[in-house]
Amino acid sequence: MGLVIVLVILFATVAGYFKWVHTYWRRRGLDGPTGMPILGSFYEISDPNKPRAYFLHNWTKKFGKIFGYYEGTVPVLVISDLDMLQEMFIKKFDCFYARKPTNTIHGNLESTQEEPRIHLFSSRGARWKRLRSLASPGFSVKALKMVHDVMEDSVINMVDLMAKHEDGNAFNIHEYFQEFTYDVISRLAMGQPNSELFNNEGVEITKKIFSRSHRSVPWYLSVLFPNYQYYIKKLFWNHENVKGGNVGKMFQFCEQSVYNRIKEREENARLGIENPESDFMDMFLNYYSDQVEDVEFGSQIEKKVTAEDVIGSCFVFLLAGFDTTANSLAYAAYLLAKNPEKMKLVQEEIDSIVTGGNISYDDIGKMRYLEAVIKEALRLYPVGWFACSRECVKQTTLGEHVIDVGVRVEADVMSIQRSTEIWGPDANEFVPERWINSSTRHVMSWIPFGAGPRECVGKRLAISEAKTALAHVLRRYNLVSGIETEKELHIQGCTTASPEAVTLHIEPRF
Ligand code: HEM
Repeated sequence: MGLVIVLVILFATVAGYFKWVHTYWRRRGLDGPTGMPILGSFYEISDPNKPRAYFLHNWTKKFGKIFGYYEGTVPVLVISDLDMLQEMFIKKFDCFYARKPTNTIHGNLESTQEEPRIHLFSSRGARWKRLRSLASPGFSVKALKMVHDVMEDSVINMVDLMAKHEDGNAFNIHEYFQEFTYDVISRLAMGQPNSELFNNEGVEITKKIFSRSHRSVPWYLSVLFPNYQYYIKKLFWNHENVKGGNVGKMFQFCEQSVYNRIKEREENARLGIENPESDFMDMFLNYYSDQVEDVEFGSQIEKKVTAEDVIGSCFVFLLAGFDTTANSLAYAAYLLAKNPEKMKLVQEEIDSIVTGGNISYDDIGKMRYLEAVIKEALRLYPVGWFACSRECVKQTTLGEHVIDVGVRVEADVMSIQRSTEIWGPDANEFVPERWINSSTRHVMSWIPFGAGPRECVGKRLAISEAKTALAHVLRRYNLVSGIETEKELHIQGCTTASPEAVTLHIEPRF
């Protein structure tokens, strides 16, 4: 009897605690979805078949431009008020320099010692600042001009391989874009020497990382006990839904490439040969050091990287650069096939600029309408919305709301980018023209690459890569929608928003 009473009291205390945790937003005068007991809305938003962006969008319609929900025990604030977002991403960056850890289970994201491979995307504080300052030059115009030939070589191979669909049968063009972006980023970040389109087992492994489900024990534990994530990750590291498939193999490949490159560079230095700077690995290894110690955010940073830093960074470039860009290309291709009159305008622009067989970096820069198409595709289908988030690291305010340390904040990118208030009555339509001679808009009204000092470091590379790919495809083919083409795209994924397939026909232009 005594034991039963103890158990009842224990259960009531635990249940009472979780219930109290879920009153956090109400106590601050904010509305939002109630969710399930204990898990809050985590189960709902971790549906691998429906990106969280769509839940946020629906909740915004119901609760307005600012509301809160619970990811397990963690209170999450969702904002689509542009001024408040500007405050968070830009003006008060010192209070929000950390990104909300949505797609990873990690422990101490600030410490170099405990988790030596925490990369640019997940790192915080001084470590983030150091890695960012080392990575940024790799995405300058000068650097992009340098890698243009590699990128174009992969595009040309992709378009040549597409030729087998000239028979008129419909095919999933998204697969081609995935092969292409994987090829480019493997050549730029992983030390892959040549183009390996449709010959690279890494594509399937990486796709699994993006399609893994978050509905499993380690993820539930990590949202219920966020302070113990480091141990949860250690305990469940081999769990399919934590690692995301055969990721160990990819790390091994990356590790090997980095250590081989270090050896090569040391040998060059010994022989007095200048080391080349041909890819991201070289760019980082110019600052190679055995040991680096990050102290605190705001302190002097040392321009140094360890081998573990380089492995982490190259790997994250692979992840960040592969799926996002392939998805954006797939959405743009879909929209163009559905709007042949807009496709014709892109083709006229390409034909008026390109004279020879190749398309140079400068040619790409002149294609303003094509750029408008890509921006418009990213407006209607923001693929990396999950990353447009922050965690509060110093108590502050946003608008009139006090934000406590540890509160996570997400921008509702979908609601902003499809808002008729911002974009007008045709907000849900594909209108690239709105980008040509566009009137000035609020700086937060288009944020597919995030905003502020932590904005996507690969933005320029992504846009130039997407333009180069579409310019080559559209110079040679019309993209045609047929009966097999999806009426509505089925968009899925717990991290990026990925179309299940984009089924089109190609028709040779000449
Ligand atoms: C269309 C393609 C892409 C989209 C839509 C996209 C989107 C994003 C978004 C929304 C963020 C978060 C920004 C923020 O928090 O303010 C981000 C961060 C990041 N992206 Fe991209 N991205 C794309 C391509 C790339 C490419 C090609 C690379 C690298 C090769 C890359 C590397 C990164 C990295 C390293 C970060 C973390 C930056 C930091 O925390 O300092 N991305 N991206």
